[in-house]
Amino acid sequence: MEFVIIAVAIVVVALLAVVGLLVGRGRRTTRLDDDAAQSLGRGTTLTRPTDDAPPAAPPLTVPPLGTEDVAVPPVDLPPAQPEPGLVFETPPPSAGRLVRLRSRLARSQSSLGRGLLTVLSREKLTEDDWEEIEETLLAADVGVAATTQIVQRLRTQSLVLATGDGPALRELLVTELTAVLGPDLDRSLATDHDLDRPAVVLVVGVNGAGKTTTCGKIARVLVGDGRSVLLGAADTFRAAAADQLETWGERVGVPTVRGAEGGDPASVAFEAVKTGRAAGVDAVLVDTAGRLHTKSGLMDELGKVKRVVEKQSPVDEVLLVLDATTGQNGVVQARVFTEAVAVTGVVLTKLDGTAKGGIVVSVQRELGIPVKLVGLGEGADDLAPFEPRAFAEALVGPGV
Ligand SMILES: Nc1nc2c(ncn2[C@@H]2O[C@H](COP(=O)(O)OP(=O)(O)OP(=O)(O)O)[C@@H](O)[C@H]2O)c(=O)[nH]1
Repeated sequence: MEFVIIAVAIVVVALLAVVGLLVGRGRRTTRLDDDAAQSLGRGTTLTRPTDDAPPAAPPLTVPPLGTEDVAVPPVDLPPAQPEPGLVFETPPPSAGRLVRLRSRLARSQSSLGRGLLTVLSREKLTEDDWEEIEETLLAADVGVAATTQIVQRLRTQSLVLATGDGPALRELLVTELTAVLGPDLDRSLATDHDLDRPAVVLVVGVNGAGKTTTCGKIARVLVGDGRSVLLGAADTFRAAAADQLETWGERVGVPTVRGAEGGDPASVAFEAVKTGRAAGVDAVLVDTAGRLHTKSGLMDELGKVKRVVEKQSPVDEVLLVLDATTGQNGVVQARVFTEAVAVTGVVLTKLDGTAKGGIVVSVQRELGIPVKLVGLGEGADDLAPFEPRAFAEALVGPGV
């Protein structure tokens, strides 16, 4: 009997132990959830996967740099996939774009052209009139040296013109503005030439200048001109920037190489150029993160991106994107960027949003770098090659 009682007691103790263990486990799980809930406020992500949660997408990463390995096996690059139900767009070719966008430019700059023509057509120009002309040019950010040149030449030439001759005065003004816009500068893009490898373009500038948009627009211009393109999203600071670039590419069937958020931008740029070479595309456009020209560490990083890419291929073009609405500060930015990387051309964006179209003159004069493209709106095809004469025509407008 005693034996039976001891056996029953052992079974009861064992059962209690098992129940205790199970209850304890359940509590730990609950505490984990509580911790997770609390930790959300502290920015930690401690979540329990549920059966119905979609599997996490594998991170898109670019493998570590293998800069010594520059042999490029050929790859067959699949075009970017458009969103379901969408077909690739066929952008218009670049030729004649500035003429098509002229009305937009003329609208934003009308005060400059109209102001100058109104004064010039006065019966007899006094010193005050010439001062007014000077002020109008300076207010449009043409810069002191170019303003002086324009005014001097206008003074000499207007003497031989009969005042009131509107069309002749207009022509005179267009000619003088064209002269200060550097009509002889080489504004061709590296992507215009046929190379036996992809033309490599690096797009740089401060935050929000319009780099990603410009990359997307250039890709469209090239596709419209029948060229094959690959995009490199070396802006690894902002995942949204890479998404934005990829979307631009998807619309016209251009693939994008991107890296993990916070990854090494030089590595992504290198990989993009390597992939582009292997696929035999005509151009690789590399978008970089916006950086303040005052942060030397970020400027050094830009130099590194270029040097690393150069282990794979020469960089044919470094385009500095400047927001025209920032006025003379754009010139200051540009100077610092040119010290970090050899800038070969300027893209002046948002000219549709400022009356200071003369900034084109200041940028070119002070930096000796040609403005190659101008952004005239947020629309996909609102980017045009810069043509001095067409630009001057738009600045002056149709005449008074
Ligand atoms: N009106 C106008 N807006 C423009 C033009 N170019 C770009 N933008 C706008 O400027 C804003 C910034 O453009 P992004 O391309 O994102 O600039 P970003 O330099 O890549 O920015 P970060 O990556 O943050 O440095 C967007 O809203 C664009 O639509 C232009 O020519 N005209």
